[in-house]
Amino acid sequence: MGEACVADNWQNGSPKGIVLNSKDEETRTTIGDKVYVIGRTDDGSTSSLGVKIYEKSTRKWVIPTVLGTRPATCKGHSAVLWNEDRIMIIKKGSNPDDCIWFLEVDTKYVKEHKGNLGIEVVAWSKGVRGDAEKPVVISGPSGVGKGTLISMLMEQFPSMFGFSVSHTTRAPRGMEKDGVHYHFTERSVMEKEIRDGKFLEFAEVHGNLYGTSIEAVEAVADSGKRCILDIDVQGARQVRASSLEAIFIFICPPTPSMEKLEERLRARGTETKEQILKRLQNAEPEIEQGKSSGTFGHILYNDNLNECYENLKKLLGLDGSAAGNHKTTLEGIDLPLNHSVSQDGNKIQINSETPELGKTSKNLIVLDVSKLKGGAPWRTGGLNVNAINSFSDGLNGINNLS
Ligand SMILES: Nc1nc2c(ncn2[C@@H]2O[C@H](COP(=O)(O)OP(=O)(O)O)[C@@H](O)[C@H]2O)c(=O)[nH]1
Ligand SMILES: Nc1ncnc2c1ncn2[C@@H]1O[C@H](COP(=O)(O)OP(=O)(O)O)[C@@H](O)[C@H]1O
Repeated sequence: MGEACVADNWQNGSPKGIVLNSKDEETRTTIGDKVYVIGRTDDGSTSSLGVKIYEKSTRKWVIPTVLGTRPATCKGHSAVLWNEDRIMIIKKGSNPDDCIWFLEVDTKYVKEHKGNLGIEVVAWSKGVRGDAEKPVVISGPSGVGKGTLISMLMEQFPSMFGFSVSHTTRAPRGMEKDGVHYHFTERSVMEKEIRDGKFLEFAEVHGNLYGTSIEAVEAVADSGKRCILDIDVQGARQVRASSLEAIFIFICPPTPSMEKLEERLRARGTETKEQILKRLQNAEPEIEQGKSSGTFGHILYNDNLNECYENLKKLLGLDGSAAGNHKTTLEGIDLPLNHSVSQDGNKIQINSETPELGKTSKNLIVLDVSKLKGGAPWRTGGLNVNAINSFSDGLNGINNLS
């Protein structure tokens, strides 16, 4: 991780210094030729922070494609440039789980999307304390038992796991609900959304288009749960190549396998004969790729369902008795409503004062950003927070450290 430097105060001509804005104002952060202006959108109609870019050499404004969920507007914010590739936003008067955000402007994830789209791209990622649990990617041929295993996991640990609801152009099965099992969609609509950079990955599978939207993954992260993705091998490879750090598990049929898969698919009774045939034809190359591509860190054989489920739990560290009480380690950061921000290397200092029993309580929160992890399209974890309180009687300065 490189050195952090503070946002340029463009407005006042000061070369360095953090801009703390009052309501409706903007921060302006210069990186090379570009000035990133973050604040209310020009039309004032949206409830989220907007981004526009001023190119100094061409003297032109560019409105970038913005990936990810945007932070809601707030009573002002500070901007701190970090590692020359992202801008940390510290919001005033926000909830603990909504006060730190990162606008990625030149990270690997953003560069990938810039390459695909050929346009200016930025991406939002919410900042959290601690480490975000790694999402779990599960792949395997049709009928192998992915859906069954995922349902068992979600049933036993409802508060821990959240399912990433994919988009697909295939028709819903009898019991499937739109928005729960899949977002069932038109091909033309999904293709446009893919072009607009709304998907983390997508692939043509068994003659239909499937994909994971960034919003689907973020919805799970927002609920504080660990994300499970049921996607094919091509999709898993794309996720592996992205910045999303995940656990990749390939579920294999028992050997000899094809008969078992056919049996299971027939017994499931959700596909026509032709559809079953297509799935079985695709199964062999899929198993081959799953086992050999190096994408998957773990391979589980689903012969006996309960045994396979136990192995899956073991792999996810859920076989201990404390598993049911497991909580995600993600936490928000409780910042005072009004504060000022300064920076000392890897440490961002947030200062505030509150009157208390005739004295003034001075609060200093130190955010250590030296161990940031993850990033868009997932959370930015690894924020370390230390709070120091002191009291002043107004004459002697700080006199009581706690
Ligand atoms: N790449 C990708 N594959 C997906 C996604 N959602 C589902 N799939 C895969 O598409 C394939 C077909 O899924 P589905 O139609 O539900 O049939 P099933 O596998 O027979 O239950 C499976 O391999 C899924 O893992 C997605 O968002 N992206
Ligand atoms: N180990 C197993 N032994 C026998 N049947 C199984 C096993 N695992 C899953 N099944 C059954 O096989 C069918 C296909 O499983 P499913 O979870 O829908 O597969 P996938 O999601 O991988 O397509 C379902 O009817 C399920 O109940």
